[in-house]
Amino acid sequence: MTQIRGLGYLKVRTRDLARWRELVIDGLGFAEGAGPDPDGLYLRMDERRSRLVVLPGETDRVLAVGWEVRDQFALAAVGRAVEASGTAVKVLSARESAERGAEQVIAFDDPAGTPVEVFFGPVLDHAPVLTGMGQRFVTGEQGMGHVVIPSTRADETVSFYAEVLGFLPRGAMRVGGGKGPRVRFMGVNRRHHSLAVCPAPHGEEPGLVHLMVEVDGLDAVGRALDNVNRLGFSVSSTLGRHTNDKMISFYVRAPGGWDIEYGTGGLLVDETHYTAEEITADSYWGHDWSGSEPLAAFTPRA
Ligand SMILES: Cc1ccc(O)c(O)c1CC[C@@H]1C(=O)CC[C@]2(C)C(=O)CC[C@@H]12
Ligand SMILES: [Fe+2]
Repeated sequence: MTQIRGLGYLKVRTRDLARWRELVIDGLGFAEGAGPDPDGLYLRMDERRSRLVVLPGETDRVLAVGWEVRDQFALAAVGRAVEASGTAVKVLSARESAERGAEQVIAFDDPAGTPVEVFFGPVLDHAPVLTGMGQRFVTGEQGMGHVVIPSTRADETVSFYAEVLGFLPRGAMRVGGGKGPRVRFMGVNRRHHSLAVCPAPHGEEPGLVHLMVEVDGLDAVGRALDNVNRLGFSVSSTLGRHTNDKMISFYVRAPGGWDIEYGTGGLLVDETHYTAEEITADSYWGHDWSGSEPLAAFTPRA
């Protein structure tokens, strides 16, 4: 049994905070919150102080993928498991943890080089969450959404999440027209996947393939799609319906070279019956990727 309850937060750095703000607030209807860095962008989806943090800087990179555990005892157990696997764990100070809106945070890198944080005791903000389209983000017991991470060592990365952190395999799909390596989906709650590991050819600065957030209706997805088109963002994939988690979503390119997937209607997995299946198409319909700009994680730097 995993100690991890869900994806808790994501923190990124960008060279173009203004464009990020347009994307997530004007386009996708996140609610603006506040946090310790007066220049930072703190995005609310629910009663948490913030779920998505975007900080200004000289490079575009992922600063932390934050996973939530139940309490201090679960956090200690995760820390021991990661240490026992031979991965160095940093216990953040009370000040650093408070900056992240948690009572206690530990940090380490996964085998893909992703900066991972595990935390308990998220700080709440009880002010109403005024989203841009009046939509509700689907979080709660399903966590904030899912992330897909690129890895030059995909098998090792999957083993780490499964055997050290206790993530459950939730199926796979072969890329490259069904002949290439497998993207592997993994879950920690009833959301079909909270994490996927995508084989990548190059080891670049910590990046993502995408972050997925879910909303409570198709109208919000359609309105967000209208918004990002009107604002001139590159739509990496058209609207479509996935075969594994049954979600209807589109993908939009964020500054930094990876996507935000925005969807609705995700499947709720029942673990008493679930077995990990291999899908042979990413979607029943739609999800035309032909207009997608290359992902930063798949593009070697000059
Ligand atoms: C196949 C699939 C099921 C559920 C998801 O939430 C989901 O994001 C995907 C797509 C995974 C994957 C990706 O994100 C990067 C680009 C990929 C490799 C493709 O070109 C097809 C499948 C895509
Ligand atoms: Fe996804």
